[in-house]
Amino acid sequence: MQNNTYVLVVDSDPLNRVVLENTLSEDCRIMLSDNSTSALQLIAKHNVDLIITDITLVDDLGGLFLQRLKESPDTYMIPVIIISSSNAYSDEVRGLQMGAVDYITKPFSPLIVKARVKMHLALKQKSDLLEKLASVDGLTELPNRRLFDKHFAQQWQLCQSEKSSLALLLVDIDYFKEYNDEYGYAGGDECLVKVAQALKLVVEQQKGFIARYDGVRFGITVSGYSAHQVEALTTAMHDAIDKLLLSHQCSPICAHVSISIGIVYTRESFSLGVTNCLQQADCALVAAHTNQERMVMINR
Ligand SMILES: Nc1nc2c(ncn2[C@@H]2O[C@H](COP(=O)(O)OP(=O)(O)OP(=O)(O)O)[C@@H](O)[C@H]2O)c(=O)[nH]1
Repeated sequence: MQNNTYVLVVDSDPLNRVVLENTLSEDCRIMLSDNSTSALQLIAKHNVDLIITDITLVDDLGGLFLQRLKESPDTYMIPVIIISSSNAYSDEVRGLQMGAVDYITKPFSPLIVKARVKMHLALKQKSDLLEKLASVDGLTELPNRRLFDKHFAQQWQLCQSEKSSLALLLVDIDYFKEYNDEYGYAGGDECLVKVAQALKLVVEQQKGFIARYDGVRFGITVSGYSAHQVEALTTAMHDAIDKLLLSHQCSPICAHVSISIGIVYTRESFSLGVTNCLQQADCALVAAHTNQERMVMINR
């Protein structure tokens, strides 16, 4: 276990908090809380790897705490160990059914708690790694389509509820089939990585999110931007690709590798839905490419 592993102990009994802190502090960093409200605040602020809670499941507060953790996409992966004074079989079953990974009864043996925490932290590390591998594109190391879809759906809901603007950009590398034919598939891969890195730099400077959408297309989202700011972002993206000066002898439109961008800019009118928005961005991209415009934006 590493010292940058954080365990949150939520226990109303000060003595139990001290015992748990002393038991675990050799192996990981400990945060303490005596109630579920302050625990949720700590979880929102810090990267918590595991939670140990005594919150009794017979009262609604404990159940609600666990339910909120398991319902949120940000916290559902955090393993929760319940340490309870109730040794009733039904409470243990309920706790595990609600998503706790383990149930320990009081009085507890510090050595057993230590061993179980160590085991669950090791499992968490493995599941974090799997989650990362399942979300990253192997070639460009950008988030993959799976993560993009998840992120875009979340952003859509957030911007809708906060009445904020959301721009979806689809970016395609022009005439890439011809690029592969001319420079070989390995040369194409190299080009794809360079374009991905250049776009990532620009997009992340602007606090946007970029992923490899499919093939040689990238999906980008930025929220809270004016249409003018989105336009400025596309100019910066084109400039970044132009600066790479990647020769493309077979492109009918440019001596260097170039990109086309299709955009759907949504402001308050979110009735379109995520799937239709992606389809419209695709249409905008096709129009940009066909008409040899550097970008086409659909305003909604
Ligand atoms: N090297 C390489 N090529 C890829 C990869 N993924 C997709 N491609 C190729 O990228 C090309 C993309 O083709 P399209 O986007 O359909 O067409 P295009 O040639 O870019 O033409 P336009 O869309 O008209 O600009 C195809 O030939 C794919 O085989 C990859 O990971 N590496």
